[in-house]
Amino acid sequence: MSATSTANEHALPIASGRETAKQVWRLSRGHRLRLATVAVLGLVSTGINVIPPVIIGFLVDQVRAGTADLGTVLTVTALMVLSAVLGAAGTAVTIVLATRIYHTILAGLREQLVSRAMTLPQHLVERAGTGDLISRTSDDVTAVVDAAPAVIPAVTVTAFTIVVSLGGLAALQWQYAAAFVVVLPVYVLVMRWYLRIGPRVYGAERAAMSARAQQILESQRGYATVLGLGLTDQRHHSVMTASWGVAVWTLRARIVQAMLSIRLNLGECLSLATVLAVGFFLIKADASTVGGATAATLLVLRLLGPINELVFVVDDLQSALASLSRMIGVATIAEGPGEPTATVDTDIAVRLQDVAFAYGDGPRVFDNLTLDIPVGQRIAVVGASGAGKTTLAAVIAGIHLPDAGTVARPGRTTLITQETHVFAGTLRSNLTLAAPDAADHDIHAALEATGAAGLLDLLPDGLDTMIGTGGYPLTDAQAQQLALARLLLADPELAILDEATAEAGSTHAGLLDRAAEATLRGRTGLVIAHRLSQAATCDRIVVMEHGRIIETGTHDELVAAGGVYGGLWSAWKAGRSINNKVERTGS
Ligand SMILES: Nc1ncnc2c1ncn2[C@@H]1O[C@H](COP(=O)(O)OP(=O)(O)OP(=O)(O)O)[C@@H](O)[C@H]1O
Repeated sequence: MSATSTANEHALPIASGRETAKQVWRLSRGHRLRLATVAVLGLVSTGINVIPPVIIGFLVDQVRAGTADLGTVLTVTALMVLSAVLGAAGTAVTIVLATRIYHTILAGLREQLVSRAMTLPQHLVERAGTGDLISRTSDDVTAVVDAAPAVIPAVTVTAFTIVVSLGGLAALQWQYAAAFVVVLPVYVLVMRWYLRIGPRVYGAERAAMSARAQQILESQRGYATVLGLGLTDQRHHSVMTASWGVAVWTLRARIVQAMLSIRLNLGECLSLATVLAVGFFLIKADASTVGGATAATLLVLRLLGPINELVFVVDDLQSALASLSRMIGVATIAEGPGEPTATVDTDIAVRLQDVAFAYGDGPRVFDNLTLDIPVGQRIAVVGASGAGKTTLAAVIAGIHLPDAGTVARPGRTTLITQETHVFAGTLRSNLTLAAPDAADHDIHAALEATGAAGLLDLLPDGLDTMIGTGGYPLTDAQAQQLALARLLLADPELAILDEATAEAGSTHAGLLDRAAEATLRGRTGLVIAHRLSQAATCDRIVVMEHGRIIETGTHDELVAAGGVYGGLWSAWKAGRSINNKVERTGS
């Protein structure tokens, strides 16, 4: 996808004008017949709107010739009323239909945007700043939706009015049409000036909004750190600077708008003066009647309204287009070369071949890492802190893309980490997030399997109890059980548990281990094991050290080999017996 760069070199891509037009055209598939209908209806309606100026001109000539009687006036009046009613009704229907098509196309784009945003590799989002993505899925969508009421009528009415009015002027006398065509370049120059300045200013305004969103988000997320380190003033200053950036660019945008008004007034004066002058000379040369000149002037006046309106909403249009290209930029991010592919070998669930990965410009966490996980096997990854276990899990899950090598994994892969989020909503909605069609008995079974069935007795409204922010508070262990039950309902082919049960206190450890065990049953599993007791139950254990796989085998094989795992196991057993003794003494 062609994309233009922005101030932040890592910002998510922005679609070029061509790419935006191509995508919109693609999204309009299925609506093209309706678009053609709108075009025909629009032309007919604006065509009807040309009638009043022409018949006023006719009336002027009749009055001047002294042939106008009451009948003429009544006929002209009736015709004007009829054409006004029909023209207005037709224009209204055109605008409604155009708006509906616009919103349908927009809904398609929004869907595409959200689904791509949800599957974007985390490294892309992190490098660009989460604020960038949030701003595109919120501010930009709002800008595009809010532009509809002003932009759609202006664009549709102006386009049709220019075509039809120029035809009407030419029908009266070609010189009238020529007079207006001569002035049109003034508008073209105004537009060009505006298009040169507008996108830059609006793009900068949006970028400033993204930066502000990022600053606010970081201040909120890191609130505890900010307080702990006494950084309140510094964060406040950062948010203020970012907000000031928005204010400055918003002000610049309004100044550009004011300068636009001045240029438009000039264009209006020129248009009217030119058509009146042409009318004057045509009448003098007996080439036009006063009625003809009146009709031409009224037609030009009628044209000026929509043109001014269009130029005035060009800023909304620009703003919407800037947002649209940012939305399309995200929606059409192609799957990167390093993104995981589906495994082709039916016996192998996960295949890592010569995989290398580094965080940004940092040192490689691993290099040339190769690993196969057969279908249905449960693998435990163990190793000292910093060995690269979490990174490996994230690379297999597709959250981080490898810098080299390939990753193949099943299409339905789920990763659960220690940080499980409880969404604000009912317990049911939290559980069925990844399995919207799950019936209540499936939900009960999942809760039962993960040892969380008792939770239902505690909750006042059972599955309909509100949990998450502002709702019934869940303990960390309950949140973790919920995440495991959610995974069971999602029923993935590959489940990755990254120390998903690590933080549980000793009372909950066994419970969560059993929940994890139930979750992994009957599917391929990868467990980043914190407790070696969990690793011991897996089919195979992979021991990592400094990003390398140094040992692999079953628990018994590795213990018998007396290598690194053997040592870890002895230390773990000794630590556990000491802990048990301490607990017994304490109790
Ligand atoms: N977001 C990050 N940015 C930069 N470096 C990172 C990031 N996360 C991890 N690392 C580094 O990558 C290396 C591997 O870390 P990783 O978390 O994968 O190890 P781990 O074996 O899971 O450790 P732990 O058991 O402590 O979670 C470490 O050197 C770590 O400092």
